[in-house]
Amino acid sequence: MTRSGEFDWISRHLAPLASEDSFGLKDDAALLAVPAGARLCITQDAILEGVHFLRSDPSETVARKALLVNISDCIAKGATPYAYSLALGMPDHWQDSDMAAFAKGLQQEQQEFGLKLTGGDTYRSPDRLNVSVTMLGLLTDGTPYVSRLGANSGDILCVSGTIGDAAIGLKVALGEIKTKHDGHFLQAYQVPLPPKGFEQVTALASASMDISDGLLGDARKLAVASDIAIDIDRAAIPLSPQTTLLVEMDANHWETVLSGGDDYQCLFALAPQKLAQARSIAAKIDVSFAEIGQITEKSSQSVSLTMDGVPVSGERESFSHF
Ligand SMILES: Nc1ncnc2c1ncn2[C@@H]1O[C@H](COP(=O)(O)OP(=O)(O)OP(=O)(O)O)[C@@H](O)[C@H]1O
Ligand SMILES: Cc1ncc(C[n+]2csc(CCOP(=O)(O)O)c2C)c(N)n1
Ligand SMILES: [Mg+2]
Repeated sequence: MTRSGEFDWISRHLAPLASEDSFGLKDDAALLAVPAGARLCITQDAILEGVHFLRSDPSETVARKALLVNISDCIAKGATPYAYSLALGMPDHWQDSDMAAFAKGLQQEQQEFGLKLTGGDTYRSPDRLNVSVTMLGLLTDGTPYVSRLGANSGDILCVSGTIGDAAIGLKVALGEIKTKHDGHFLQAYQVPLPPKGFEQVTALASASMDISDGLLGDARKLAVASDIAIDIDRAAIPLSPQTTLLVEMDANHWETVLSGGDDYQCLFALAPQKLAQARSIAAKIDVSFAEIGQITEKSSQSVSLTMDGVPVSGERESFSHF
């Protein structure tokens, strides 16, 4: 296998993915037009080999994951993923086939979410692949931006999709556990699928965020940011059939499910009077969400996060880099 240079990589693999606003990636920057009255939501998440994905993960799924972890942020904020720029630290061990597979992964999610590539940067990262994406989400005229700061007492805590599959998938990938559904879990880890179109639902929320570090830890972040108390009903947490089977066999897996992270689903607070509308939109776009907890005013007695009425201990409730 041969290895082409940086400019060949850009012109062969990236230029076909770029929009007309990017001058075929032959210029220094891009000029992005936005519909009149629209606002842009800007988010950035980077993924690094050995930290967010494994060297054994295919280049194609790494590219998809780099986009998906940013797409989930846009969706959680009520914004429609629109365009992105890509900073890629390319490792010395990459071959042409890796470049082609990576570009194919980008193309797949671009097509799925109607995204355009505006440009980026490519540099040498001798030992390991490093991918950073800055994503712009479009908030059309009148669409609110939904922060994590606005949850109110009386809101219902909700979560989209299912929780825990990706964190179990990491354990499978590391050979720490063996399950009957290894393929399902590995897929959830390598290609976490945020709820497509769900920005129409999160736009109704009083607060919203994506779950990257783990359900409990991220619920606490939401509680702290909104200065409210959250009680989670563990039995209401939506699990896939595969995860349900696993925790039934061994309840120790709950810890991974609740605090392992990598879910990239939306965690949001909904006023009860918005529930029917949210349910109707979710049904139309065929995305599920579950009501998993109550939000109450914080008092001097209450702590910010409980599960089934019991305070959640701060340690091991979420992934932490440091
Ligand atoms: N290096 C940085 N420079 C500027 N702002 C940063 C930097 N790192 C994080 N932030 C900002 O801090 C806030 C929290 O970011 P953080 O990455 O901790 O959370 P997150 O993106 O919600 O979670 P995750 O990264 O797990 O998806 C965001 O507003 C982010 O833009
Ligand atoms: C090899 C490997 N080890 C551990 C993990 C778990 N992990 C890493 S970062 C992160 C939170 C989101 O990242 P960030 O906060 O940087 O956006 C999680 C849950 C993984 N995905 N791959
Ligand atoms: Mg981040």
